[in-house]
Amino acid sequence: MEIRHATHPTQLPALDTDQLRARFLVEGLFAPGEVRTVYAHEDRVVVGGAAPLPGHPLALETADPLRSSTFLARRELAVVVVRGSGSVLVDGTEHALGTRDCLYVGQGALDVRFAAAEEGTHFYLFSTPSHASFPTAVARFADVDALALGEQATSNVREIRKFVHADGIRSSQLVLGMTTLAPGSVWNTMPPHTHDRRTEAYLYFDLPPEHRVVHLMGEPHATRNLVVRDEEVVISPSWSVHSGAGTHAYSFVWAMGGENQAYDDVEPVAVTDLR
Ligand SMILES: O=C(O)C(=O)C[C@H](O)C(=O)CO
Ligand SMILES: [Zn+2]
Repeated sequence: MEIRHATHPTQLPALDTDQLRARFLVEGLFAPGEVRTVYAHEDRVVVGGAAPLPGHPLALETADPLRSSTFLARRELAVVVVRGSGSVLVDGTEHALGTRDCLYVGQGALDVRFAAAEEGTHFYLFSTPSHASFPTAVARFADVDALALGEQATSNVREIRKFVHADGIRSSQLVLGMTTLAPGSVWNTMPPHTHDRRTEAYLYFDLPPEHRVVHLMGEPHATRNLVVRDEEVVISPSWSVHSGAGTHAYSFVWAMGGENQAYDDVEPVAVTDLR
């Protein structure tokens, strides 16, 4: 488990490109036959990737930084299949998942295993601290209502689906959903926002290998950018905008942890105030 320490916004101007990427961009999460995790001190969120080989399930092991006998002793978890299909076994119960389906696993589950039904299956993991146990539940991409947002004139036609939230799968603090850009649209989250009470992580996926997303981060008056590849994560502290433009359409899993679960508790930023 890799550790990322928290960053004060006044530190940002002094960071060069490599230092900025080392703090906020997570690369190489999906390695065949491995579970990889990164612990960010911002709201203590953990992002991870599990890439089991067919016939060789992988267990979610605890890690020394958690100081707990199981990964979920004091945490909750959401799993999204971003490539392929497979199943997640939670204390012996199998949950079959297709591409873009989501499984929520509540605090206290003892044994979590990821099994691939096909070559190249990738499970994205997002976990937050939890102080109450909620039932394990599945949200299927096809069954979740899509909220249509954006316009062709501003190149941001997209659909937002909320999987784990106050009116969907219940959790202690974790909130998670997925946004899918229409072909020809490139911008997400523009106009942007910050949310002082939550940290957010974006996992970009379904981006062809020869394309990139230019992700804007930083305080609204002093933005920086990260050039992001397919299946990489950007961690956004509460003070940071999080918005991107791709050289191609893409999808992303957005996930948050923090003080509240109110999706619309945001500080909107006018495009004209960005610098
Ligand atoms: O495209 C968008 O706009 C988003 O998906 C925004 C995210 O849902 C978000 O940032 C939630 O805080
Ligand atoms: Zn946000």
